[in-house]
Amino acid sequence: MTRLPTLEEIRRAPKVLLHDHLDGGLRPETIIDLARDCGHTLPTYDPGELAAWFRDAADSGSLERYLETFSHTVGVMQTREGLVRVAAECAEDLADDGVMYAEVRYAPEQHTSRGLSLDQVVEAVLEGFRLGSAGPDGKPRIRVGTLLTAMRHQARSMEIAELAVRYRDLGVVGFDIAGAEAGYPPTRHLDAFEYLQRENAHFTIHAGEGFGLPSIWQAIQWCGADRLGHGVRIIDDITVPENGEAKLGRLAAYVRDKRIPLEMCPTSNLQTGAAPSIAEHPIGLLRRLHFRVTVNTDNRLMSDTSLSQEFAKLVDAFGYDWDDLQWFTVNAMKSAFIPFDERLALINGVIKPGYAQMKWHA
Ligand SMILES: O=c1[nH]cnc2c1ncn2[C@@H]1O[C@H](CO)[C@@H](O)[C@H]1O
Ligand SMILES: [Zn+2]
Repeated sequence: MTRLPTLEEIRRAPKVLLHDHLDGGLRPETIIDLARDCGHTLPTYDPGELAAWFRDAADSGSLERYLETFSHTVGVMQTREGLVRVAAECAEDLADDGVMYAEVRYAPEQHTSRGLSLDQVVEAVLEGFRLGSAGPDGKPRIRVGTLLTAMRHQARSMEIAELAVRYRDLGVVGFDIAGAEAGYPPTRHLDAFEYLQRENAHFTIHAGEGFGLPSIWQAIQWCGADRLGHGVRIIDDITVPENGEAKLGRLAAYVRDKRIPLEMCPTSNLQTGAAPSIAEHPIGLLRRLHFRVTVNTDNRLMSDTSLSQEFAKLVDAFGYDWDDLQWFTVNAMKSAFIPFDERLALINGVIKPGYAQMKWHA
């Protein structure tokens, strides 16, 4: 039997990350520095204790309570300097983990409480990603695209969609909606999605995480989402009889037939109660059934994780080998919001040779 990939090896393999929140991935030391600068009160000022506080508070079993922890990250991301620093460190941390292409999202409307305009917020984050992506030789170590998120309980999605279109040639590659799902169906924001479709723009929607199939159905069939954030509850439309073949309902069949990418975030799903354990996470079944599954971090701080660690947990639970990890990575690259020729160049020029090398050494 061949040896399974180790965490150290996974760190060295080229990886693609489509679902990562900027305000869910701050370094604890940075939160403390920024909180001292702006007078924001934290539960503790010790970096180790603060990291543990975020992980434990997010381990709540409910999406709503999980989201409460963001008041301490969003609270310190209200100035240009703070946003530039957080974005630069995000790009550095992802590159250090071997991520070569990432789409990082955040909600501009949450960063204007100290007077920044939406445009100033977007420009600060783009500048941070530019600075943090550069290696010591000045060449980029990672490519970071931005997704602009609108909060689903608010009413600013049209404004944020227009912002995403305005900055689409400057590093913003798409749009998203996030926040508590139950009670806030995506169709509340239909005008924004219809506008984006008319503009030939790309968007993903958090759906099927804190709420079930109706949310996924609306996201795809009413709103026209290109991808699904999480989408784990799609398994409610699949039955697996003992010793029998899995049977897909019409919605699950549609998602698989149309190759709609699922941005799965295993550890985050355990914390919010969307899945009971990694071993029982729907990703195992969905991968077997050849849905277009991708692996993501969601919030590295709250989940105390990295993309390499998410992969390592899946290797541990499902026995995935380098072919599986390459499959997830190619799926993610195929599903990215950058142009087709650029995705193809990264698949053939970076991912395939990178995994061939990992397999050669295994
Ligand atoms: O898994 C999630 N589901 C829904 N909303 C989320 C999740 N993670 C983060 N956010 C929300 O997205 C905002 C912008 O980044 C965050 O402030 C948080 O409220
Ligand atoms: Zn998310």
